[in-house]
Amino acid sequence: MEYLEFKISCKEEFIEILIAELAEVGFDSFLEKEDGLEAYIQEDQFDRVAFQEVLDKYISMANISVEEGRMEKVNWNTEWEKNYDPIAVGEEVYVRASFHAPKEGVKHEIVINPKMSFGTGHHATTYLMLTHLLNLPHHGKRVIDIGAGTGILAILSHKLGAATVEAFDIDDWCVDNGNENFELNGMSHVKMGLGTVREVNPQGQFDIVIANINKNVLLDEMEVYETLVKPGGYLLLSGFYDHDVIDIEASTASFGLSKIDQMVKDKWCAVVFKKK
Ligand SMILES: C[S@@+](CC[C@H](N)C(=O)[O-])C[C@H]1O[C@@H](n2cnc3c(N)ncnc32)[C@H](O)[C@@H]1O
Repeated sequence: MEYLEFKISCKEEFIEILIAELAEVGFDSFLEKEDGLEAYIQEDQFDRVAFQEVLDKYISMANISVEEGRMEKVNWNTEWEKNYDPIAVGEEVYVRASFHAPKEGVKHEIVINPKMSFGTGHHATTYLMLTHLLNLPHHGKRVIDIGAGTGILAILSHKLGAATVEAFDIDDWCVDNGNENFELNGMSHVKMGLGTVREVNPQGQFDIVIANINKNVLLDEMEVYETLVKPGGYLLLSGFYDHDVIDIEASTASFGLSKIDQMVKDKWCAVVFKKK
């Protein structure tokens, strides 16, 4: 799989919004830098017009300049070692890579070697979803993670005592990486699947349904998520801004899902719904 690499210099306050908008047009990995970001996309997913439209929206206000390259074979561990620090989520969760030293006394240590996949806890949406998961009853429950990325959310559910965890993603790079991370976290019995929720067609209903993707995908797939949640179960959604929560909530209204919790970080939002 060939990747294109874009080194984008911009004003610091535009980094988050550029990441969000580039993710919408297919970019799947980002490294934040002091003077901008690096963004990566599989060559066969790249739509130059859509990319340029995103840049054009911000080019003058954000003072953007772009350098384009193609990925050579990269040692991702070395790259991530340079760019990825361990992160604590509250008092109980500590996310680190296998090249970091373990931390004593942490209740839930998660080992993630992210490579090209999204999901280390550094992005606000992942952080918020991890925090919501900590507040939900897991023991003996059935959990599904849609758009699992590195598998980080599925891994926390497993560590919190879920009886079964299923996970899938549309990106085959994430699937490989997720499976690697499942092994690192004692979950080699779980295999990440490839595809959208309609393609994977999960069987039965779940106590906890997780989807941290983006607003458009969530709105499109909401009718499927709803059928996957057991009565009395939970639907956790993120990947949208706090000003979009109104649209997300409206799309769930006819399904007997009520919002019971909402958290915001860096303008990103994560919501928990409960099914009647
Ligand atoms: C924002 S990342 C979240 C990753 C991880 N769950 C986390 O919370 O950090 C979204 C992930 O969803 C995947 N994705 C995008 N559209 C999808 C779809 N329709 N179905 C399944 N996965 C999708 C992307 O490949 C990406 O890995």
